[in-house]
Amino acid sequence: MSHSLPQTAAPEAESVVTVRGLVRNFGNGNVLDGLSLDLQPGSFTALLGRSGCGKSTLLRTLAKLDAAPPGTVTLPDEGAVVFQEPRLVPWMPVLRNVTLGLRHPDAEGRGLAALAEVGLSHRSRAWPLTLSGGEAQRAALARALVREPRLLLLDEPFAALDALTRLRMQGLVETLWRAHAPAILLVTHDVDEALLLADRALVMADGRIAADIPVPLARPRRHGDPGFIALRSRLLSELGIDEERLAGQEPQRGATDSRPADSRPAAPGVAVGGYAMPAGAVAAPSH
Ligand SMILES: Nc1ncnc2c1ncn2[C@@H]1O[C@H](COP(=O)(O)OP(=O)(O)OP(=O)(O)O)[C@@H](O)[C@H]1O
Repeated sequence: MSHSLPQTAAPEAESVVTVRGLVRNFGNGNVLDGLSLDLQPGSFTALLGRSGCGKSTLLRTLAKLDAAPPGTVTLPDEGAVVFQEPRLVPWMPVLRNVTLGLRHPDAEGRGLAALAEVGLSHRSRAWPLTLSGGEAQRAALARALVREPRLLLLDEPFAALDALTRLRMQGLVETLWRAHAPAILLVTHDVDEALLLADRALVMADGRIAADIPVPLARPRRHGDPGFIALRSRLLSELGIDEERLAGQEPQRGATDSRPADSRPAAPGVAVGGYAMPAGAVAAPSH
């Protein structure tokens, strides 16, 4: 593993996000320990790492939900975030949820356009509690989209969805990314998801970016392509996953697991193709 890798990407004038030496401590050691990061406009980056390594802590800072020490983080004004749970206000119809807080003379028109883009026009007047899990996440995506963000943060947005809905949502996010070109930072536990969607995969460890791996694969991407397989091996290795043990335990490719993520076997924080890793496939922590 490349723990000695330098912190990620040299600064570029055009970065939409710049983080320098970010430290975050909750009283029990540094969760973020001098982390540095640059994201370029329109880039699609996946962020992986063991459970508890600080991915969501970083994301919360980039979402301006947690304050950062002065001078450590530069962010665009236009940012949006989608979480694992859709976080819709239950007493407001879908369209109102999408336009909530939007200052625009034609907020409703823009909200309807965003709902159309995610295929949810017919549910604009529905109450959030009547939506399916996938519909609710699409509404959350529309709420993010309507703000035309330069930075879109996705914190495991597909993790609670069944396998088929997850695939559809991944396709939708890729389509929206192509159409609107925000810089996307996707936190995921799923190595295949990272490689299907992102052009760059970051692995967090020890409170920093421990590996910064370009994903120069043509789209649409396929699991079986040699380049995909090679990058998958590299990422698993960076994450400390024993691929040989994994090969004996992973479900057959193409099978679907319709159970929600939280009912699958306990995982140490990494999955492949939507499947949680069996604990035995994970090497002893070396971070
Ligand atoms: N508000 C908080 N107060 C105290 N500790 C916190 C707080 N937020 C996060 N932590 C701790 O910081 C560490 C990193 O948490 P974080 O949620 O960022 O990890 P993660 O990589 O996103 O994990 P997972 O993949 O399991 O979601 C954990 O040990 C967590 O308990």
